[in-house]
Amino acid sequence: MAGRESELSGEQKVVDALYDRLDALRAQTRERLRDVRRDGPSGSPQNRSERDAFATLYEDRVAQLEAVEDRLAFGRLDLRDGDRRYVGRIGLTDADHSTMLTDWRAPAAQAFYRATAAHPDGVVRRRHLVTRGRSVTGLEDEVLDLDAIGAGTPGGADVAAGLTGEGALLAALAAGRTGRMGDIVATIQAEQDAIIRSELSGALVVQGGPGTGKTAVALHRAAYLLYAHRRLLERSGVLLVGPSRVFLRYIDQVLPSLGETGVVTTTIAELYPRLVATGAEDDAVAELKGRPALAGVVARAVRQRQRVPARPQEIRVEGRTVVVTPHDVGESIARARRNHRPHNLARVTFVREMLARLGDQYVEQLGYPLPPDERGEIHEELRSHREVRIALNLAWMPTTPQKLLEDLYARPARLEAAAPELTPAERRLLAREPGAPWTPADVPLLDEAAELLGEDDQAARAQQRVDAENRAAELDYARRVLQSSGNEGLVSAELLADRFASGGPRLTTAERAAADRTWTYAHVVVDEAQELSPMAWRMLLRRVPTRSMTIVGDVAQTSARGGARSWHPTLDPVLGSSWRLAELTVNYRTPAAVADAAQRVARAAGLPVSPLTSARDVADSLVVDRVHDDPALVASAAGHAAVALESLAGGDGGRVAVVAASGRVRALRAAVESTGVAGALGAGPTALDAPLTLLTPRETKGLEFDVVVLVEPAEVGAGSAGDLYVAMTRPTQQLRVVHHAPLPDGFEV
Ligand SMILES: Nc1ncnc2c1ncn2[C@@H]1O[C@H](COP(=O)(O)OP(=O)(O)OP(=O)(O)O)[C@@H](O)[C@H]1O
Repeated sequence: MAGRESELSGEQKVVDALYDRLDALRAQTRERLRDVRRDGPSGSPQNRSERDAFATLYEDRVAQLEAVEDRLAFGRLDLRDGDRRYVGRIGLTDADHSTMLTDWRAPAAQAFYRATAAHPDGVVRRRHLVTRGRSVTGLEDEVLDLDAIGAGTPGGADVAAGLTGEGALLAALAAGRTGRMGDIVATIQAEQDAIIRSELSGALVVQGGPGTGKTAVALHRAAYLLYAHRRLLERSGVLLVGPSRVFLRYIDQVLPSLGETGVVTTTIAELYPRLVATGAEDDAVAELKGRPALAGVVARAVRQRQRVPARPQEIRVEGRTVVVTPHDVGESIARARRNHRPHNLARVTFVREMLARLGDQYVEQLGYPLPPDERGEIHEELRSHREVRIALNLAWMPTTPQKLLEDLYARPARLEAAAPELTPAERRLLAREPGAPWTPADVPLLDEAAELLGEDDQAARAQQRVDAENRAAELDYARRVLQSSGNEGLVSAELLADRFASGGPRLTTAERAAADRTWTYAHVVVDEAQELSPMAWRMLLRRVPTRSMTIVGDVAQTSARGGARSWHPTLDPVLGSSWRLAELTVNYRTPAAVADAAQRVARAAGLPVSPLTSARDVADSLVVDRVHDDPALVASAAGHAAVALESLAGGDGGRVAVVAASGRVRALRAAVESTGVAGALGAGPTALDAPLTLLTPRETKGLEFDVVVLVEPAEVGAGSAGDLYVAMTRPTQQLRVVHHAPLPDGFEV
């Protein structure tokens, strides 16, 4: 024991020194920030933008240093060569530039996650530091090389089979949930680490059963990639796509706790800038809109806005007659199409061509040759002539994505012409009044249309040319500023140049990216990727031409009718053979008894269930309560929620979810509100902050709770077997099942 005490106090000294250094850096950065701000808004514009850039730089650094307070250091590696290396949230060096703490993402920290007794990688001992606040409260050692360390070394312990830092891991898994996901940086397991550090290029697909850490791994990978490839990723940014706003809020603390704040997070429904897709529709309609054939339908709808008239049209212009002929229109359309530009932009070519032809007719009637510089005036005359304008518009109608889609849904004849491959019944499914709210499944179709229609980007392109010329000068200047101010390494010259360049309120890369439909990201992370329709994949891939992606999901948990049941048929058409698969197999969330029951039910329903081994079991984790009739279900579920809340309140708190098919939610809410736990019930986007939440199975996707009360599983499973699998695998401590109908096949052994 004395040995352990002295080990603890030795580690406390190290940790104290690390926090002292952190405090000193914070004070230093704040002071620099104060100095910059004190200078006030004077000086030349150049000086001002330089000062703003440094202010932002210091603000970001202060925020990063604040974010790493909790568990600043969590590991130690004792190396064969006698070196000792501390691993933590960020890298720290002392005043002499010697390393005090190694960033968990640095190559020097990799052994902390990967070394095993079979492959010690130069490590003789791995130590997990357990801290509370700034105090070291425990140590856990794994001796990887007994020969090197010598028998009888204090603190020596067995290497846990398979799991790294088992004590620290199990403590993390058993902790009460807060409604927000935490980082796993202290206990990343070897199979997860291999995925986190996998190379940047290409698409990496991570398939794994529920609770295998896919979301955690995807977020840590984003942080790792930003660290390892900062120059490349910082400028174009990283996009993270999740299934819902509630989910994005659930995970939104993980990246900041890893020192990263610049990732753009969104859902497919929000990926089209300035459009809010809040409409709801049947699964069947959403599935239809997600089919790959819809790309062809949109393309045809666009082409049908380019129309050759059936008859010639005579138009009187300034006492002369010009004729808009089918032949001229046909040739002008063909010519405009040849330059392969989007519809609204190619229209410029079409109009120019038609004006030239109509101009020729006009000049011929003059009876004398016209000097070339006067031709322009005639073209202008024709262009501004009302009837000519109408005729040209009818032949090549400029339009917006919204208008195109609205017309397609509202006009059966248009839809039939554009979508002959759909059956009349399918086309009827798409019918909708103009002005109806957009739905999430409309978003990829609008994006498809925007791509084919294009915006009038002449002004934007002129601006781009000017920007490109200024850019080289700015970069050069930023490099020199960084060198002379000793800030090299804190920020890239590219980023600083961006900040110098942007006048007015500064937009971050994330903000600029989120506002621009044509923005392309350096890396895209997709969570719950099994839900994406083929059309959603097309939209997403437009955002990442390099195909550098992390795609995580579980094809057994698919809810969407048009979602993936297997990765090959989903990804091969959009990614070809350029993707690689990694699998996660250990379930860190759900107690073994619950996970086993969920897997049996999923298999009985024919779902493509991945192999899953549970990291732990919990006593009494599965409670089944059969009620005597259907109306008793809601009252009983409310009672179970109350019991669960009470038992969690006796411990270190936690979260309870009541999960039921959507038809029961209203009655359940009333039942809960009539009990003593009504005050615990949350609602809306911040529902997870409250101790108790009421959700449909689909809404629980990606989330987790200490206790889940599941109402009538057979009913949930009849809606979607994937939804039932999701709902059953949400609890970290206990699943309470309340049912009247027979339990689904496979539930009982
Ligand atoms: N190495 C780890 N150390 C500590 N906790 C972990 C580890 N890996 C995963 N977890 C925890 O396990 C739980 C499940 O992780 P996560 O939500 O990432 O799984 P998932 O595979 O995305 O699940 P699902 O597919 O069911 O949504 C989380 O609480 C996560 O923090």
